[in-house]
Amino acid sequence: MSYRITVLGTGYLGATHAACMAELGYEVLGVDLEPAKVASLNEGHVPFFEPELEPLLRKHVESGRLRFTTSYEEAAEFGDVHFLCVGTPQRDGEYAADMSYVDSAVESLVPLLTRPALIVGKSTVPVGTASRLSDRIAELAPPVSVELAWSPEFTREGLAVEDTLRPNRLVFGVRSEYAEKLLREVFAPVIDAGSPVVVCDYATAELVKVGANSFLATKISYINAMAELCDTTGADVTLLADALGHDDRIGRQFLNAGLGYGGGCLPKDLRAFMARAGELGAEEALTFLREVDAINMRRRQKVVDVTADVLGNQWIGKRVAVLGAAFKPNTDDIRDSPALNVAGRIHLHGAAVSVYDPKAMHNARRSFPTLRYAESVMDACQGAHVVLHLTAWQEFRELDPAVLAKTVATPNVIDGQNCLDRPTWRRAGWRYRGLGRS
Ligand SMILES: NC(=O)C1=CN([C@@H]2O[C@H](COP(=O)(O)OP(=O)(O)OC[C@H]3O[C@@H](n4cnc5c(N)ncnc54)[C@H](O)[C@@H]3O)[C@@H](O)[C@H]2O)C=CC1
Ligand SMILES: O=C(O)[C@H]1O[C@H](OP(=O)(O)OP(=O)(O)OC[C@H]2O[C@@H](n3ccc(=O)[nH]c3=O)[C@H](O)[C@@H]2O)[C@H](O)[C@@H](O)[C@@H]1O
Repeated sequence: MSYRITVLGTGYLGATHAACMAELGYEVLGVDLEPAKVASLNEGHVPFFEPELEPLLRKHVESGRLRFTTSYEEAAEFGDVHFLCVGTPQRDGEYAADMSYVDSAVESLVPLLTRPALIVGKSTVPVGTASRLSDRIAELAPPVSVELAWSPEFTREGLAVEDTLRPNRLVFGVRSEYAEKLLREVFAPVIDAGSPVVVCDYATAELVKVGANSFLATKISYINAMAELCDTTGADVTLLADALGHDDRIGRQFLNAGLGYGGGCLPKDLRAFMARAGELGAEEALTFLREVDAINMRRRQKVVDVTADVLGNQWIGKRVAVLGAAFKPNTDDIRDSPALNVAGRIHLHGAAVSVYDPKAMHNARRSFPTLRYAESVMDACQGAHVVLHLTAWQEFRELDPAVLAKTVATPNVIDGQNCLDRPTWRRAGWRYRGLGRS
């Protein structure tokens, strides 16, 4: 059966989801409140960097299968299935998630519906949200049957197209067989290709999502706690992670110690989860996540401390090259970027900081306008007293340290991602410092 699909909110998640739904063969209408974003997407141009997305989006915009609008009237008239992909950022000065975008999308859509519809939540939300929204939909009393399902999204930025088309699982939080059947039909090409489906209630679906992100964050903080011990004992955290990871029950993924996690999801989801547990009177169950967060935030200060040590505790008159601004490689996303956080702290100490990133310069300039931005790695490193490797882009991993050594004032490198080839850098004359591997 061919459904017409809308995607409400066309940021990192929604734009990718819209293009991938078109790839699965559906007619898709993306809705966003930002006219400039909508105009750009309608021209086949993705207003952010996500590998593989732009050609896919352009193909379907050109074929007429995919278009974008700012109009909820159009969306209500067009869609059978409406995917909610708006943001749920951390509220200013609080741990809890800001639910105003999700609420407003539902309030805008539901009263306008004139054809039966399934609304499918994909945004990451506090447990209990789907139930609350379902009640609200009933209160809004649309003239047609409108149901809600919750199907959280697990895509990673940088791999979003692959993850959306071939997810490692689909989770359908539903209240009726009708909703399950419809979702199974919509995702039939994905299910037929082998992705497993977990069908459950709303609360379980919501908890799977925050549970997954909290688990990943915990794994990273665990190895970073080990890095702290490695620093005090002279052990090597990378070898430790390799050895731990050989145990299939543990696994090597997400055991890379370094600067810690950042981004638009892990940090805020962990905090929103703790806030929600508190509201539910279950705060105690998640107190360990406070420590996960605290370990993670210590990583940023650790890099500043190691830099101070390398510079002999002299900031004034010192040049610091920062390689990386994105929160991780293969994205231009700088939300809660550990690299920019470190760059900002060092700048405040009075050193001259020069930042370079292959894709995130535009976003970084907008959010941290007082930092200096370089045109290239060489430009950033010109006359530097220390080079900080803070985002693990392939371009940085492939640098020739012998060439770079000729550009800097003093060959000091701090590998915040523990992935430069230490022997090669040392052979080229660099004083190399990793994190948890001295
Ligand atoms: N970025 C990612 O890879 C993933 C994100 N998520 C979750 O998906 C949600 C969205 O995240 P991102 O796409 O990263 O955020 P984003 O900030 O990039 O995109 C949100 C979009 O929603 C639009 N918007 C806000 N209110 C709207 C409304 N009432 N109607 C229509 N559009 C509206 C904004 O203009 C923006 O374009 C969050 O809950 C996030 O936690 C989940 C998995 C992966
Ligand atoms: O909810 C979300 O939005 C998404 O959040 C994360 O995806 P993402 O934020 O794109 O990035 P990750 O690849 O998970 O990396 C997160 C952070 O952890 C860091 N990290 C990752 C792995 C590791 O071993 N060590 C480590 O420090 C990365 O550098 C990055 O800063 C999850 O991996 C996705 O499954 C989820 O859908």
